[in-house]
Amino acid sequence: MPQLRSRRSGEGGEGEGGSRQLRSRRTTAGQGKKKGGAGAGEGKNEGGKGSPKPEGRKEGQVAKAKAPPSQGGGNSGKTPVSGDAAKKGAPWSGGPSGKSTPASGGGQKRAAAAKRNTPGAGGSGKKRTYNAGAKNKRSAPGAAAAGRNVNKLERKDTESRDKRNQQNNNQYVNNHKPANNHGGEEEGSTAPVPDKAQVGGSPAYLVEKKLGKGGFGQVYTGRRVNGSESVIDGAHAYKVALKFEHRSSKGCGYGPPYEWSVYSALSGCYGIPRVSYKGRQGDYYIMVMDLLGPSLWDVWNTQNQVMSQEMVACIALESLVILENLHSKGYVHGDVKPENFLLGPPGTPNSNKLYLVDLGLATRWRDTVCNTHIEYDQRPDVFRGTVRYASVHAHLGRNASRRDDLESLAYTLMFLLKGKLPWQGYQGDNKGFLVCKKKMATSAEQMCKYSPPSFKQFTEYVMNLKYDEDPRYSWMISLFEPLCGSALQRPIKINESTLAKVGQKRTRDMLDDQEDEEAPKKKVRIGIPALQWITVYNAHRPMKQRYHYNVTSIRVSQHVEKGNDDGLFISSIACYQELWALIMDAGTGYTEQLYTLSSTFLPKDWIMERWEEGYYITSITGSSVGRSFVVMSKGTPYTQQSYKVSDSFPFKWINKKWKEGFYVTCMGTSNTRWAVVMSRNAGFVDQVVELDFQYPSEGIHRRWDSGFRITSCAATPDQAAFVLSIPRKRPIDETQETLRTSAFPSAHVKEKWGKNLYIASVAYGRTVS
Ligand SMILES: Nc1ncnc2c1ncn2[C@@H]1O[C@H](COP(=O)(O)OP(=O)(O)OP(=O)(O)O)[C@@H](O)[C@H]1O
Repeated sequence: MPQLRSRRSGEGGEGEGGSRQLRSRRTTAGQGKKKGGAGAGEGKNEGGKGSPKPEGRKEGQVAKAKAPPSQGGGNSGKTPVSGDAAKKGAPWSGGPSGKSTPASGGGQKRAAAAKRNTPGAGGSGKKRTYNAGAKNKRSAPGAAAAGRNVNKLERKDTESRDKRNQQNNNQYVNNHKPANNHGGEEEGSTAPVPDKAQVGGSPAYLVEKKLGKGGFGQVYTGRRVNGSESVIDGAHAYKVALKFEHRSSKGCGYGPPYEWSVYSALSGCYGIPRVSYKGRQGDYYIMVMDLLGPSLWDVWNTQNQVMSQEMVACIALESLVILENLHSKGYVHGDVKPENFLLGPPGTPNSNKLYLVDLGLATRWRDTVCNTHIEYDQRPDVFRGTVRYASVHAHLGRNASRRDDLESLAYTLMFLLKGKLPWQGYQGDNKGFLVCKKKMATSAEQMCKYSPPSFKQFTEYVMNLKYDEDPRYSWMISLFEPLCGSALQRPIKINESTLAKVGQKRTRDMLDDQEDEEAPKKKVRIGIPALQWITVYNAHRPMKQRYHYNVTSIRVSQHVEKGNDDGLFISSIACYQELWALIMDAGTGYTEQLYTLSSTFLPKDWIMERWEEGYYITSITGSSVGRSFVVMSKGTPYTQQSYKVSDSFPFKWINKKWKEGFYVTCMGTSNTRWAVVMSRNAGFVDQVVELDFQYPSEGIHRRWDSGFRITSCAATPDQAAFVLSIPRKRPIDETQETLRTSAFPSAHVKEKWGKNLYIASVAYGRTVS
């Protein structure tokens, strides 16, 4: 899926006249064979016009990029860092434990530019829309202030550990009930509803039987005080449904319920019940709507939790017609599930007609003013919908689009057909995460086993829909039509005229489909999780860069010392099977660097001491058994730093720190734990996060299109996270590529060097579901 974007400047070259490229490639072949007895590998690029030197070749030639001069052993005050760790009795491996392993050149001090660059409060970072109003105050407190804050921030980190479970819980707000406007309705539900209702010029209704209660309100039958029993629907209906919402409920915080505006916008929409009147009476907002019958969940339940294939196929077909109509009005429903599909009232001609209710979570996918698709965004801490039926994108906090309703419909249909979904039964704080993980690990094939092929085709299609892709409703409908039985005996009423129209369109769509078959879409969920190396490459003028992988803890110092002596600093690190990978290069701008290998994730005391000395964390990684490798440097532009270790991706914390002017500057993982480092004066003006249970290809491409570039990445065995930023000062050549490989991509790196693309980030973890 290579992608080429607008051309701007010389690919890999300095100056003008070339290309700005963004590419994302994935290779799974076993490239990059491990070398050497210990399986360690390395590679070097000496910066000579980007032409890589073969491995093992002597270095030192054509070193174009200037590295800070080395002063071997110049400063005895900067003691070997890993020695500190060893002193504290933190032997990170069986090897060098207790031995004072010299870190980064054994306390070498780089003479160049000892003063840290603290540019202060420059560039008011405009935040993402959802941070709107939170202006980034950059206080540029300098080293002393940073030191003071260190303690505070470190204490916070300790506290946050205690709150870990709570945080996990918070990540998925409101597991069972829609999250946005729901909750806090107790006052609404405890206050008695009136005996009689009359609003907005409606006739008077006697409030009778309670039909249901949701997160928003309560629904009752209303019977006209005066009127004819023969009128079954519309403004003069004898019996109606009355939806009461207490004025103090969250949904009514600013006046009438949000849902009212959606009902108004969708007035007359096929399959949406008609609202005849609405208004406020006393403490209640009351909506008078067509009275409907049981929900599909009620039907499934009363039929011994079984539903025939014919019935489910009819439901599929009719739901698709309803959703197509609703989507054509610019809305997505946002909470498609069996409980929200209602049949008409029993004993009436509409008793087997399907309706879709509960528009409280409906949002626009199409902008009202410019008629364009709402912009893509992801906020991993926002969840809207119902855990069991929510799409994976909804779990991950992506803006709702049409594909989400369709994915929820696929889950609804399989639930009705099979009586159970593979992710039922999870409990606890982590429920949302576990359900989403299971959804990602379940292919359409696994989910629809033993069902007619149409269900699998439909499910696979909706799972693969892109954020703004136009769904092919007619093609989907055509999948189910043959399973619906003869027109006269269909268990669900199907609007024949809609079907006829769909039939015409379908012919066109099916032709499109034939064309598509020639180039089948890659399945996003194959049900076989895989972990890979993720490498991110940036264009850079020719410079020295080296990589070392499969490095044991004992060997780290050897590589680091050698690199330091040659003017290189560690720019990124990763861990694979308890062996380290490190990238060293001449392009970091650091003036001094220390590192530690620790038995904890992360070594708080060591970090705090280094903070006091004016170092900032520049790279972190952890091993699956909880060890860590932390690199701290001088010469960064940072003025203040904070980090958080968390059992789940700490997006809430990131969001909070964004508002305080911090940006993510590096991330690392240790098994399923995350560590995120955020710094003030990071040189970014905006930042976003892409988090997924696989490589978030679509999200990254969309962010690239909006001018963001990956600036940090990390992955656990479950999830991969990418932080993308807009730099305050844009580089001339913005080329960025990512690569995913099953082995360390040594051969690829050399190819990239040949194009003046250098590793900017490296991680190992989940990329495939
Ligand atoms: N027009 C109607 N006719 C008959 N019953 C209805 C009607 N509308 C809603 N109901 C019943 O009332 C229940 C609650 O309605 P609804 O889902 O609209 O409320 P809500 O507070 O928005 O719920 P949720 O918490 O799911 O958002 C429904 O599950 C359904 O059983």
